[in-house]
Amino acid sequence: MSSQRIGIFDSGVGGLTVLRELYRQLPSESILYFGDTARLPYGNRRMSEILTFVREILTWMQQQSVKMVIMACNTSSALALETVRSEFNFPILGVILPGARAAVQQGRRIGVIATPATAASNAYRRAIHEIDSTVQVWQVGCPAFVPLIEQNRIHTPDTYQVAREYLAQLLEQQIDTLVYGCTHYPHLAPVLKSILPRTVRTVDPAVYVVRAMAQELDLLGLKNTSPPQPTRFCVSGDPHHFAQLSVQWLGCTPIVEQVWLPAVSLGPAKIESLERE
Ligand SMILES: N[C@H](CCC(=O)O)C(=O)O
Repeated sequence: MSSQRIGIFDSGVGGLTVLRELYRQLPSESILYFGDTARLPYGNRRMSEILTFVREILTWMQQQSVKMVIMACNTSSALALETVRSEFNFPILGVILPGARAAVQQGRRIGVIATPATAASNAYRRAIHEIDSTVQVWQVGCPAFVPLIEQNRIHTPDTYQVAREYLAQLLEQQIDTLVYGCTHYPHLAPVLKSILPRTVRTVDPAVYVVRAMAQELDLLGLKNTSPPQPTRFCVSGDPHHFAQLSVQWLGCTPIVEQVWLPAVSLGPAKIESLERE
């Protein structure tokens, strides 16, 4: 039993799709949400930058005494999870493996829409093929989506237009399953579903990472049994913008704090290895 918070983070409002699942599946947990809005989008950045950002966020979350963390960000899960997992003394879950497992259970021709960094990392293809190497996978980087969502331009003709272009590449391959390989994209579900044929099933990894977290909490005896505290929302950028944008998904205006992350000093060996990338 533990009343400590679960930490979840993303570059911006994408993590709210994971938060929604936490509310649904684990309603008695208290949550700390962090959006690195001063530095979004993450999806065009280099691995060394993402690693530094993730280390700063996790160091800050450790200072806030979280009991477990979900990287509610595919880009961080693809580029940084394996490296940072052993650096912290709390369990850290990423979204890619749970998403890949769910996709393999649903289809044999799998399309993944993701940020350019996640698509280029090949993380989904690798994870899917580790489970079943006979499944076919196509990954498409969608650089326009996150800025459109963060600017609250979801239901605009521009968004429909770019969505049609990105999905065309996958529909040509006759996919039967589409993975939302970026936590922002379930916010676009009405747009995407209006373009996809009914036969294509969608996978939202948020559902499955929260399921995995529920099991882990159980296993470690860390479930919260006392009444949960209100979610604490923190961002690195403008708290008002985040609050206004989030209302549509939260159903209420959140209280949002701006916080400053601790600078993480890297040892010489680490700097050297990052420079080699
Ligand atoms: N929502 C994040 C980050 C998107 C971005 O900032 O580019 C992801 O799942 O990849």
